[in-house]
Amino acid sequence: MVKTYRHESLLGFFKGMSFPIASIAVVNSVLFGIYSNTLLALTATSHQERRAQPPSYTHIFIAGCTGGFLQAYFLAPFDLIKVRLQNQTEPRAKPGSPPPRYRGPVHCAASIFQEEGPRGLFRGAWALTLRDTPTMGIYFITYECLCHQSTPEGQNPSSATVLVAGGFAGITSWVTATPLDVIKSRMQMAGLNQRAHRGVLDCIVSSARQEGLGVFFRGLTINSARAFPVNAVTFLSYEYLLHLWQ
Ligand SMILES: CN(C)C(=N)NCCC[C@H](N)C(=O)O
Repeated sequence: MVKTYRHESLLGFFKGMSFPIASIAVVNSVLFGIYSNTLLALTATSHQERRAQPPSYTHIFIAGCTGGFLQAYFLAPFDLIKVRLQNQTEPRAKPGSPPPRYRGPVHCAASIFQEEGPRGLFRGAWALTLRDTPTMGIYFITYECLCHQSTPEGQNPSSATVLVAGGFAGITSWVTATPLDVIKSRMQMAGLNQRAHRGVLDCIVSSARQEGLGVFFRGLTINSARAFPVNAVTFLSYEYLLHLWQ
């Protein structure tokens, strides 16, 4: 934090923020929409009926994985642009200094498209899919399990329960996702560094060889600290909106 502040001032902490904000509504509606509809197809019970007839954890896991798998393709280009902008760590432009490589998210998207082709926008998408498919299953299982344990039979969970269960679901999924998150970010940066990885496995092996196993847990603390409030609010909004519209 100190380094970022010294190098790039307060603005450095908000780098690459506009694209995630633009994408988060789309990505979360794809995720929660697919999760809910897969569960409906598997159990033939609506969201309201699920309190009285809770689905099995296997069904919750399958529905979560399906949501994670499909949302990864919506997320991939937005996530790539965020990673590229966040890794652009030149100090703030001073008069006479060369301009940064990417002037903003739209310029970044256009440059990747021109320099790396349309497929370049999906760089790292495979690693992202591998990261999100199982961890979204874990995400929804943790949430449903914690809600189930702290709510009397047949009742809706309280707001406090939803916040705590959502927060812990976020932490659990990020703890399990961080190793592949590291690999995904490296693959997304590879197009820029001219450092080609032959694939996900090659990136895993070369990262472990060069930097040791600790490399797979980089960013774990900050990911987990971020995950609690973000996912507490995500699940509270989800439950509240479903309640409002049903
Ligand atoms: C890769 N992982 C761990 C997840 N996608 N986990 C679920 C949380 C997703 C949420 N939008 C967030 O950004 O925390």
